[in-house]
This record gives sequence, structure tokens and C-alpha cells, in this order.
Amino acid sequence: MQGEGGNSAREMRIDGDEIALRRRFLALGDTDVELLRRLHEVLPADGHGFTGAFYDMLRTYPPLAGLLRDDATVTRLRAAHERYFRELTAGRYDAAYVARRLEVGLTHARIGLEPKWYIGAFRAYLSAMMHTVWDRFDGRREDVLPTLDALLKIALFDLGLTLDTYFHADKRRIALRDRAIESSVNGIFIADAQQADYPLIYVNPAFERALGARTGAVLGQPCICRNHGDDGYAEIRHAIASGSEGTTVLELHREDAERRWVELFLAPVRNEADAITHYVGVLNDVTRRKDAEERLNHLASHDPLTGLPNRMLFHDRLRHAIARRNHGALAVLFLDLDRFKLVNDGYGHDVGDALLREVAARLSSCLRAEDTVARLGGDEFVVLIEDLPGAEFAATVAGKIAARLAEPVVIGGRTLPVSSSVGIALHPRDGSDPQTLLKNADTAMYRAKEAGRGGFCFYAGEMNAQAHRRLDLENGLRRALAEGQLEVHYQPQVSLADGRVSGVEALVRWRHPRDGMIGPAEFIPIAEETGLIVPLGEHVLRTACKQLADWDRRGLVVPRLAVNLSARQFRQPDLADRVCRILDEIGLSSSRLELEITESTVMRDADDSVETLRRLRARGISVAIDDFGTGYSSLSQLKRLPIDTLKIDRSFIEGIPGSAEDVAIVGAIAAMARSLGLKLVAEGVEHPAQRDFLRTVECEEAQGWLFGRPLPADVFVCNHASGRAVSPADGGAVASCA
Ligand SMILES: Nc1nc2c(ncn2[C@@H]2O[C@H](COP(=O)(O)O[C@H]3[C@@H](O)[C@H](n4cnc5c(=O)[nH]c(N)nc54)O[C@@H]3COP(=O)(O)O)[C@@H](O)[C@H]2O)c(=O)[nH]1
Repeated sequence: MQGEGGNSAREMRIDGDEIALRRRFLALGDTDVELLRRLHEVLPADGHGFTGAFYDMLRTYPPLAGLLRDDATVTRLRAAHERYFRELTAGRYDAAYVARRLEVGLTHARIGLEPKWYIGAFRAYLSAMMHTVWDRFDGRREDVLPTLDALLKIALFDLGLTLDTYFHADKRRIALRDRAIESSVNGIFIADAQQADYPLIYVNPAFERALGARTGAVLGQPCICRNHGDDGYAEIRHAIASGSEGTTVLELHREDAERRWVELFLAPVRNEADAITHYVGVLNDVTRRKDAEERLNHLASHDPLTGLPNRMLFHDRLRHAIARRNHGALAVLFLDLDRFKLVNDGYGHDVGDALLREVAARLSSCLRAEDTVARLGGDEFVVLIEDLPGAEFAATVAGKIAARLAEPVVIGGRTLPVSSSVGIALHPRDGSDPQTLLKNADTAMYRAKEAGRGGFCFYAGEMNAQAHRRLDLENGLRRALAEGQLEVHYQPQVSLADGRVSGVEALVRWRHPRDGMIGPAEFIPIAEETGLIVPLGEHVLRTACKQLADWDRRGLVVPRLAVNLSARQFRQPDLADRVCRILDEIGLSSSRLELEITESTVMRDADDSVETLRRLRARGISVAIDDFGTGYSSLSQLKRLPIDTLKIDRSFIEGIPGSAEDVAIVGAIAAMARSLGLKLVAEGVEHPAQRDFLRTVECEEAQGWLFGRPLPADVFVCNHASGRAVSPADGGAVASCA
């Protein structure tokens, strides 16, 4: 079997056995073949004549009229048709016959001639043949009927082959389409739009490759086009919502984290009722294009020497930061290297370049990931700090930069002198747009240069003193701890029932070698921010515990020691262990210690706080809530806390007994403490009238200048050795003792 028909016969598995089977099923036996041959002999060799009327009829159907427009075509087709039907009765129904029939069928399928026209042609042929057979056999029933029967069988045999070629052509088309889709370099997927999450019901291998997924792993998974929160999907979400086509470029999130960018085209697939049943998506890998774009963008927006953002990108980031600023301020730091020109001119540009690269690296190391450092050109750098916790933070960063840049830079074996001057402008007070902020930071930088190299300067002059003071304290605090400049003073807490000292509160002070005594209100917040509060707090605790142990040895009665605990200390997971280690080290019972924690610290994360408080109390340490009344805790919150004492904040004591409001508040707090079984201590008691009022609301203890100010240990002893509370009138005794 040769030709397309032969190939088709093989593909359709129509071999000798199949031909025999089909003939048997149609009862097309040898007798029929004989009858058909007999008929063939009596039929005119030049045609049956039925095709003329048939083609006239076909030309009346609009879909065919176009195909059969000119007479020459019709004449050619008629001749082919006559040959086709003539072969029908020739009596050789072997493989070659079948191959020729299939070829005709395939040709018709290819040109789009539908089977209905084919069936119509057979009908016309058979109708015409009934007359022909009747005439040729003179209406003899014994000849006419078997011959027509044989004709019907062979016609149906042919018709069967023809219909099979149509199915086969369809299958071939579908198989070709499937192979083409499977071989496509574009990822293709089909998602079921009638189920939530649009599960993927088909994906081709290129799609799996693009996603880095194993074969079959993504089938049934939600379509990447559905419910995706990324901005890149906005267009796709819109396309889905409006039932239209959509396209977008997006980054794929692959399991192996390899970066891949794709262009996604998504189109709805509709059924006959025009409802969307599926989505078909095509992915085009555009990673290379995207990488090239990014390289170009990077080149256009970065300084080639240092790799830092350039002026354009800095402006852009600053503009965006100003636009989206919703919490915290912004700071722009303008930085210029002192004497850079000398390095460049003296040692050459290569050394100058290396120095600039080193400066860039040092600057980056001083900043948080979310800050921006850029090189404007020459030796000018700028820094953008977003979400500034406070203006002093900008000063801290500027100080850090100045210190880091002051460290010696060694290039090519030479140590280069480097220092910088930094100008700081804050948004919004020093400017509301990028140009103004940069200009003002630049002005401030010149002022810093004038004031002496290696420093920083705020644009708004009044901030300089404040910032420098803070930085000074921050730098000095470390030294203060190491050099023993921190002292602990003690303030008595007295029982309001009998005036006896019930405890002492340890309060830290900084004896600054230049500035004299500095109060904790100024340096504790800095210690808290820098983390120094942890060693500082432990220093206070250790010193105070040693003092108490010493008093014990000397027979002085101080029943309880209260020590303040900062928020950062309170959040230490091993707080109870740390405190107990110090108590053990000194040999002091934990029952003598009360830790004071502010109400706001405890309430910040109430669940964790409950756990920490529980651990402390399990070790026998008492807990007091300090500054109570300022943190807005409710009765129900308070009820949950495992604590011993409430210390009413000084601000409520100030107004009693004159202020009806303060009287009511202190009365309510006292009632609440009583109902919760907590001891109540009033802070900041300065006048006897306050003490007397506190007695009426059954407040157990008080602390304040009325009973004694915070004093160094030796002075405290002179004042309170008798265990009695001291009145302001005793001030002379304190002085003489000291
Ligand atoms: N984490 C730590 N915090 C500490 C430590 N030492 C002190 N502090 C906290 O610093 C804040 C200020 O303390 P200080 O300047 O020592 O003020 C205390 C008292 O001097 C003052 N006080 C006491 N009586 C009176 C008074 O009659 N009138 C008046 N005007 N002031 C008075 O109150 C402060 C005690 O406050 P409190 O701790 O809330 O009981 C302060 O918040 C300290 O807590 C430390 O080592 N670690």
C-alpha cells in the first residue's frame, strides 16, 4: 500500500483482517462481488449520468456554491466522481482499493467538505442506480433485488471508510495540536474557571520547567492567576473580573529560589452559551530581557565607582519616602570628606578611588538595611534615614559615621587621613521637598566644617546642643559603667501606720567627672535605647544587694530592697535566673527583694508579662507595679497579674487632698488594691496633709521627700539608723552625718 491512503490505512489499522471483518459484518460476500462485477459490465464506461443533476443541485447550496463556481471545476469534479463510483462496482475490494478510498476521504476532510455532502452524494448515486439496475435487468426481481442489495452493501462499506477517515483526520489534528503544545517553549496551562481557586487541569512541560516543578506536581493546584495579592497581578485580576484577556510581567516564586520572570497572557475560554468555563494561560520567559533591563537600570541609577545609588536614585527614594511617610520623621545627612582633594592630588586618582570605595563600604556598614546611602559625585555622599525614631537618632548615626570614618584607612601601604563633616536636615521641619532638604543638609554640612572637621551639625541650630549632649552622654555612659561613675542612692519607704522604715528604693545617679551629678531621667532612656541598661541594671542590683547585706551585718533594720527594672531588662528571657544569680552571689534571700516594673512595661505584652512575673514570684521575689495609674490598665487586666504591690504614681499624690479628682482617683486605686489583696505604696509624698489623707484610705506605705530624699548609703544610714522615718526638719542631721 502506497501513498497517503496507505499510511492512513496503517494508522487506522485497516489491514486485510479488518477489511474481511468489515465485509463480513456488512454480509458483503463473494456472490455480491460477482453481482457487482456483472453490473459493472453492463454499466456505460463513460459514466452513470447521475452526476450532472447532482452537481446542479449542489450548486444551489450557498456553502458549496462558492467552491463550485466555475464550470471547468465542476466538469473535473464530475469526472472524478464518475470514476469514483465506477470503481465501486469493479469488484476488487482489497487493500489497494481501501487505500484509494481513504485518500479520497482524507482529501475531502482536508478541504473541509463535510460528511453530510458525502452522504448526499451516495444517496443521489443509489437513487440513480435503482433506475439503472431496474432498466438493465428489465425489472427482473431475481436480478434487480440481489444486485441492489450488493450495491447497498458496497456503498455502506465505502461510506464507513469515508466516515472513519473524517474521525481519523480529526484525531490526527488533535494529536498534532497536543504534540505542538507539549513541545512548545512557552509554558501553557488550562485552569478550571468553574471551581474555586481555578485549579490547573492541564500544564505543558515548559510550564512545569518555568516553575521548577516536578512532572504532575502542579496539576490540581490553584492557578497562579487567581487570588494573588502581588501588585504584578493587578491586570490579571482585572481581566478575570471583567471576563477579558489580560497580560502582565511577573516574577515566579520557584521552590529552588531561582529567579525567573515571565510574561503571562491569560484568556477566558467560553462554552456554547458564552459562559467562561476555563482560562488558558501562556507564559513567555522574559528573564533575560528583565535581567538586561535591570542591568541597564542599575547602570543608570548607580555610581559605577562605589556601586552606591546615584543622585537620581537618591532623589527618587527621597521623593517616595516623603510621599509615603506616615510615621517617624526623615533625615537627610549630607557628608563631605575633609581634605579629600589633598589625597587625590597627592597620591593620584587610583588611591582617591580606592578611598571613596572604602568610604562607601564604611558608610553602608553604619546604616540599617532600610536606609539609603548614595554618592552624589566627587567626595560627596548623602544618607536618607526613614522612620526616624527621633531627631537624636540622626545625631547618633552621624556620630557613628564620623567615628567610623575617623578610623585610619590603609591603601597601598599608606595610612590616609580621613574625616568627614556631616550636615543634617530633618523632614518636615527643614524642608518638605527633596531639593530643599538636600540644600539645607548641604548648608548644615558647611557649618559642621566651619565648626571643626570630623563633626556634624543640624540645619536647625537649636538642635545641635541637644544632640551633642545626648551623644556625649551615650559615649560617656559606657565609660561611666567601666570607671565606677554610677552611684546608687537609697530612698526610704515607710509604714504609714507607725512611721517605721519598711524598705528602701535603690535609685541610680551618675557622678559625671565634668558635669557633676546627672539624674537617671536623663540617662536611663539612652541606656535603654543602646542596650546598656542591661549591664547598668545589673550593676545597680548587685550594688544595692551588697549594701543591704552590709546593713544586715551591721544590724541595721532595712526589711526590703526595691530595685527598678527597665522594659528591656524585663523582656530578658532568663531574667529570673540572672536576678537569682546575683542574690546567691551575695547571699541575700530573695524574699528581701522587690522589683519595680512600670505599668506600661507590664501591659505592653500582658501575656508574656504574666509568665515573667510568675517566674520571678516562684523564686520568692516580690513585684511592684511602678507609676501605677498612668498606664490605663483595667481591673480585669490587673487581676491576671501575679504581683504584690501597687505604687500610685506621684502625679496623683501631688493634688491631694485639694483636688477632688485626685482624691477620687487615689481613693479608687486604694479600694481596688484592697479588693485584689495588693499592698499600696504612695510615691512622691511631700506634705503631711498628703500622708494624712493616705492614712484615711488605708494606704499602707509611702515614699517621698516628707520621709527622706534619695541619699548615698552612708548618709542614708545616719538618717535612718533608728528605723524611724525622717521628716524634712531632719535635714540638718543628714548634713552633719555626711
Ligand atoms: N531602670 C531603672 N530606672 C531607674 C533607676 N534609678 C532610677 N530610675 C528611674 O529614673 C526615674 C527618675 O528617678 P529619680 O530621679 O531617682 O527620681 C526618683 C525619686 O527621686 C523621685 N521622688 C521620690 N520622692 C519624691 C518626692 O517626694 N517628690 C518628687 N518630686 N520626686 C520624688 O521619684 C523617683 C522614684 O520614682 P519611682 O522609681 O517611680 O519610684 C524614675 O522613673 C526611676 O524609676 C535604675 O536603677 N534603673
